[in-house]
Amino acid sequence: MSTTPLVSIRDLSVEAAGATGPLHLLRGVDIDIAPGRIVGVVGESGSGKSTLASAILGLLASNVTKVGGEIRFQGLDLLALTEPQKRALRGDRIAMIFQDPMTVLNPVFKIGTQLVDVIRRKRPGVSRADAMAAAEAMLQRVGISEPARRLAAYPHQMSGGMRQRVMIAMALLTNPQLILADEPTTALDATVEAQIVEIFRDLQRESACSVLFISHHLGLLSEFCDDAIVVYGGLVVEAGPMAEIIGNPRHPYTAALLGCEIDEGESGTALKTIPGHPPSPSALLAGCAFAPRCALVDELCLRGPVPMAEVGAGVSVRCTRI
Ligand SMILES: Nc1ncnc2c1ncn2[C@@H]1O[C@H](COP(=O)(O)OP(=O)(O)OP(=O)(O)O)[C@@H](O)[C@H]1O
Repeated sequence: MSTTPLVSIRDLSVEAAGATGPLHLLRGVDIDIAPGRIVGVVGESGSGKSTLASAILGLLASNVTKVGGEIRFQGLDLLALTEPQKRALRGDRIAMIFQDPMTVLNPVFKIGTQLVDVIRRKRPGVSRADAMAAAEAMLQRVGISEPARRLAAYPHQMSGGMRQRVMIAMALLTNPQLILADEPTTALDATVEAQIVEIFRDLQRESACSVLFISHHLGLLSEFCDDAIVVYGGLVVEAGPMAEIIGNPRHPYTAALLGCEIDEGESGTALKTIPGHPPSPSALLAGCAFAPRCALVDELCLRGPVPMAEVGAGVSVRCTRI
């Protein structure tokens, strides 16, 4: 596939000031997001997933001291934008969905009022009646029953799952080219999570916009993502079409993540974890970041940084055994 990427990230590194020295939050990340593709970013807690989303949104924390490399969005150099330019991009061409809907919803306004505001920001000339009709149709689309009645409700009158859908409706109403979704189903029970996944499945079928969906749960992502990006210790360690990543994981870390999923399915208990811990962002990596936890480690893994290598079928892997 040779379409021009919607987002092209090259050698992105993010460093923050820590109590005892620099923290390497991202260490030379390369990612392409093609138009209309749903891309799952997976990795354990602390691997750098949210930092990646924040870098794209231009919302990095104030203690970030260095950002290197390049993030291009439709050819636009995102790291060179001014604050007002970044604000204009967010909520217009780039939408965000978070774990907690109340970061986006205003508790003192009715849902209908908030959705109409979003629509009018995008289409200033639209009448209130038309905007209300569009808001109702969008609530219907994200699976909210009795959408006309819900327009008159306040956020606190809705369940957590319903508020999450309203936030997704808000994102979709801006008609964005990219949606960044950071663990939007983590706080929800399995049934509601499955319903939210269904909305993303519809988006995948429509290919209306690209989505970068962050999760620590590879099995969940495999249900609706076209592509997968596996991050570990601030590095991308494997990337490619989801079917390939799930069907034939080449990196031992990807295989370990997948092993956790299989165990979960068999035992029906909470997600199994990989023994050991990811590297601290303060660590300087001498060799492969996963080496201390890898059952297949050998002397070559510790010799120096391991580059990404293309292995065919659209897959790239950062492993000495490839
Ligand atoms: N501004 C910051 N200052 C210091 N450390 C940070 C900062 N932002 C992130 N970190 C640390 O960098 C690492 C990566 O954080 P990040 O939130 O990107 O990971 P994540 O993969 O999204 O984790 P989670 O799944 O828990 O949200 C973590 O160890 C985190 O504690």
